[in-house]
Amino acid sequence: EITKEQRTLMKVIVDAYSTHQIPQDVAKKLLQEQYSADENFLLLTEMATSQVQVLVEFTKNIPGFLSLDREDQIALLKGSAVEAMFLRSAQVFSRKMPSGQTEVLEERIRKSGISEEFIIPMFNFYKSIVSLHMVQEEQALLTTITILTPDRPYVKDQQAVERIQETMLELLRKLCVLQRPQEPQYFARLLGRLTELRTLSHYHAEMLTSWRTNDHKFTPLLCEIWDVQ
Ligand SMILES: O=C(O)c1ccc2nc(N3C[C@H]4CCC[C@@H](C3)[C@@H]4OCc3c(-c4c(Cl)cccc4Cl)noc3C3CC3)sc2c1
Repeated sequence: EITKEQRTLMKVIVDAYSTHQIPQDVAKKLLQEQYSADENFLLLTEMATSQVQVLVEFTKNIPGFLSLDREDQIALLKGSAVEAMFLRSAQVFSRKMPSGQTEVLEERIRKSGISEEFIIPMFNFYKSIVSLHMVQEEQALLTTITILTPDRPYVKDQQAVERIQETMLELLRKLCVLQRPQEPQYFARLLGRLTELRTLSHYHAEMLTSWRTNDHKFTPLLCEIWDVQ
């Protein structure tokens, strides 16, 4: 059964998740700006930068995160940013935007200088997330669990991270059992997505390198979070 404090924890996380979103004027640009590989890259850069800011604000609201060692907080954010952004943007593909933003976003990603070998696993992942039909509680918790992965590079006190992550895993497990009594494997399937995210994270590092060799510029925030330039 879900305890009272688990319900409170759930509410804090879901409220933070729904509060911190990409500003609509940024998201709307998807539909407005010109189409060219360079324009698409610039727009994706702007959106990724905005998404990182949203991610940092969300992370600060995860109960217990701010009590971690400061350097570990940075290490967790840097290590999970790409994965959290994949999860977050997967929701865009899940909710079939009325204004066709989904198709436009897909088109701009496909035409932004990313090589086909990364595009295929990327959109397979998006499809696999959409097919899970996650509710917002599951999306918010799965993103939280990804951020609180103890074995990111340079994390010193992995135990402290593990303790918070375990609380979130237990809550997500209970939620899955309650939401989908007829699908006992659903919780395991959600966690399986996190494994796929790690693979995408490696592909992403190569995407960055290939963009850089084609002299693409990133914003200071993206350079900092992804250790580029
Ligand atoms: O809430 C909405 O309405 C909404 C609409 C569109 C939208 N697009 C979003 N994106 C677009 C892009 C794809 C998903 C993650 C990033 C944010 C953004 O990342 C682009 C990106 C990525 C990236 C890609 Cl292409 C796919 C998945 C994850 C990442 Cl980080 N890597 O580098 C870059 C920049 C070019 C430097 S969030 C969002 C919210």
